[in-house]
Amino acid sequence: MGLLETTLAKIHPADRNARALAVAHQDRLTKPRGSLGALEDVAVRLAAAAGTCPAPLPVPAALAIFAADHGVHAQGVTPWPQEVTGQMVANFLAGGAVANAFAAQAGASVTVVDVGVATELPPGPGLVVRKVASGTADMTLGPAMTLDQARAAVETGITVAGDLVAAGARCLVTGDMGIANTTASAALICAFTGSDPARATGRGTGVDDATLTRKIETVRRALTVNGLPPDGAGDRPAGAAEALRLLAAVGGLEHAALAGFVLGGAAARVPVILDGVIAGSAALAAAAFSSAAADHCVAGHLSAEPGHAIALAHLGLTPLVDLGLRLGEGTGALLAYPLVAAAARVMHDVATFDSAGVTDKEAQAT
Ligand SMILES: O=C(O)c1ccc[n+]([C@@H]2O[C@H](COP(=O)([O-])O)[C@@H](O)[C@H]2O)c1
Ligand SMILES: Cc1cc2nc[nH]c2cc1C
Repeated sequence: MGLLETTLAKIHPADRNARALAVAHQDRLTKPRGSLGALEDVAVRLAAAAGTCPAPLPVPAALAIFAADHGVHAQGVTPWPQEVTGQMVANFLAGGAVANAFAAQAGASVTVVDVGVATELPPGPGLVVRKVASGTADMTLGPAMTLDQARAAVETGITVAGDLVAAGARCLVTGDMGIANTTASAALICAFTGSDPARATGRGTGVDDATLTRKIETVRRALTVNGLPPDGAGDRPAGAAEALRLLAAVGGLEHAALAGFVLGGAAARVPVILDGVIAGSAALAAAAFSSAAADHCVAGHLSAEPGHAIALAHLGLTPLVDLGLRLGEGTGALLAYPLVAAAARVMHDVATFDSAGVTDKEAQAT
C-alpha cells in the first residue's frame, strides 16, 4: 500500500454522537437558540469531524500555497504570461502578496510548495521544492499528467499536511498559485459533476468575452479528448482509481496536491478551510477518493468564478463569506479563518444557562 491508500484508510466520517452532543451543547449556551446562525453549524461540523465535543480549538492555522503551471496555457485561456506563477512564488516568499498580508492578520503561518512550476526558481529559504514536473501537458491533446505524476502530487499534498500537523498546526488552509488554473478547475468540475463547460467556466483573472468563449471551447475539447463527455459523470465508476484518472486527465499538479492536502487533514482529523474554485475543484477529487473527506472541510468563501458554486453544491458545503473575491492564494479561506476559530471557541468558553444562572425560556416553559 502506498501513502495514498494508508491515508484513505485513516479517514473517519463525521461522528454522529459528537454531532448530537454539539447540537445539544449549543442549545444550553447563554444565547437564544440558533442566534449564531451559520457559526453554530460550523461548530457542530467541527465537533463531528473531530469526533469530540467540543472540537479542539483550530489554533494555530497553517496556510499551504501549492504552485504549478499548466500546458493548457498554450490555448490562450488567460492574458497572463506563464512566468507570473514563478514570480508570484518569489513574492510569497518575500512576504509581499495579499495572502501574506491576510495570513499575518489571521496569525497563520505560510508554506509555499513548488509542485510543478515551469520556470526555474532561485533556491531560497522557505520554499518547499517538490516539483513533480515542470508544469502539466496540454490537456486538449491528451492527459495533463501521467497517473504516476498525479499520484506523486497527491502524495506531496498528504505529506505537507502531515508535516504541518506534526509541527503543531490544528487548522489547515488551502492556497494555490498557477496561471491558467481556472481552466483546469472548470474541467475538473465538469468531469466530477457532469456540469456543462458553459456553466462551469468563468473569467478567471478577468478575461475578455473572446477569451471566455475560447476557454469554454478549450474545456469542452479537453473533456472530449480525454473521453469525459460533460454529461457523463454519473455513468463513470466512482472510487480512488477513477479519481486519480480524472485528476491526471484534466487537473493540475496543484489541484492534485490540494486533493492530497485535504485527505491529509481529514486523516489527521484537523479541519481544512477551502479557498476558492481551485480548492473546490480539488476537493471534488478528494471526495471521490474518500466520501468522508468533505466532512473535514469548511468552505471559507464563495469565489466569483461560477464553477465554484457548482463544486460546493456537489460537496454539500455552504460558503462562510461571499465577498466577490477571485484572487486565490488562500485569501478567501484566510478571511474565513477567524470566523471558524470563533465558532469553535464559543463551545469552550461560553457559559450555559445552568452555570451562569440565566433563566432559560425553554426550561421555564416545561
Ligand atoms: O480562487 C479562485 O476562485 C480564483 C479565481 C480566479 C483566479 N484565481 C487565481 O488566478 C490564477 C488563475 O487565473 P487564470 O485566469 O490564469 O486561469 C491563479 O493563480 C488563481 O490562484 C483564483
Ligand atoms: C498578479 C497575480 C497574482 C495572483 N495571485 C493568485 N493568482 C494570481 C494571478 C496574478 C496575475
